[in-house]
Amino acid sequence: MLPAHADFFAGGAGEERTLRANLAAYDRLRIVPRVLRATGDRDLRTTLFGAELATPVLVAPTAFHLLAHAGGEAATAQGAVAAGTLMVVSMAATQPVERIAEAGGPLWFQLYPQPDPVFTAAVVKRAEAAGCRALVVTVDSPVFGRRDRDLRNGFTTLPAGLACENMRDETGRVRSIEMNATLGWDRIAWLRGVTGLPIVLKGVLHPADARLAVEHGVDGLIVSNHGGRQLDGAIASVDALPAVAAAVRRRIPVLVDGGIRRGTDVLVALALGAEAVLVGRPVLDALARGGADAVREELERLTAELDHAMALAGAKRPAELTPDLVAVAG
Ligand SMILES: Cc1cc2nc3c(=O)[nH]c(=O)nc-3n(C[C@H](O)[C@H](O)[C@H](O)COP(=O)(O)O)c2cc1C
Ligand SMILES: CCCCCCCCCCC(=O)C(=O)O
Repeated sequence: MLPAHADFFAGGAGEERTLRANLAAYDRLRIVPRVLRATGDRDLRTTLFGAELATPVLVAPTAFHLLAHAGGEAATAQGAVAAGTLMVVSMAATQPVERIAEAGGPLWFQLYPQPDPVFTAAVVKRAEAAGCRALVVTVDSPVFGRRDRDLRNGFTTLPAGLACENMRDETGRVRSIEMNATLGWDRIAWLRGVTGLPIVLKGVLHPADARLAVEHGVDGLIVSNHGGRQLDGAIASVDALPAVAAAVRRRIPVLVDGGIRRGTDVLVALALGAEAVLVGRPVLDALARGGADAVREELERLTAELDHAMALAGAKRPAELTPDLVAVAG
């Protein structure tokens, strides 16, 4: 992979404080295991919006998979399906959603609502028609993050032949993805009128926004700081999770992403109130290393580690993971 592309995948915004904080937060949190819980075999099955998954570890939406591997997003989706989970297709995918959907498993579609509502609605309808089962609306990006590595590398365009294939309009032209600083809650209500799919907001960190999301009829939340790629200095996502979960009070599913690298991290996130987690860079690294098979192996590794950690912590099912199982290291 070209160094500039590797930097795009690995990097974060500014000083990369939030990127590091996402990882450091899991280093600080310790598991307080229960004993004599007779868990037997663990049961990691997780149901989200009607899709039964083998694991609570999902694939986060990430851009430009053809920069990582010739199989592109379709290979990532194949790996996710083989691991019994689902992938969230990025609006910045480099293959058409219809091609990615050929993998056959459940997919969700991630949307940056565009200033042009007619085009935005057309993208949503296209994702629906391709079989996507939920719409993940990214709300942490009113403007694009300042990513110092990309600025240094001058990474501003995709190589010839690659494009955001789901940004093609009815004339066949590929539109640029525009970040949209005019978005407000009214646009979520508007989206509700466009689609019957569950709407999941990605990028919520403040409990007041979580409460507003529930009041606006949103169906799910992803606690996320975009993997440290947007607001540098933002709170680590797992540190924001308990307050968001408390505000939501189980009325809608809460998911979390950012910095999850081991099954024990998944356990901590589930214990602090997440129903599932998403992983970004670990999947991209696997894709670059070995395509669909490596993506499957990576997701299976995280799931096997979670299973093992649950046995040692005394939990048979994710629902048995509760906040009392987590302590902050002294
Ligand atoms: C290379 C890259 C591209 C990303 N592209 C998108 C995107 O298109 N849409 C989006 O909502 N989030 C995007 N994200 C953020 C991820 O969905 C996710 O929030 C983040 O990667 C989680 O952190 P992790 O990489 O530590 O697992 C991207 C992240 C990376 C690393
Ligand atoms: C090739 C130059 C970059 C053009 C930006 C398009 C938007 C992609 C957004 C992907 C994303 O969310 C991310 O974190 O990166």
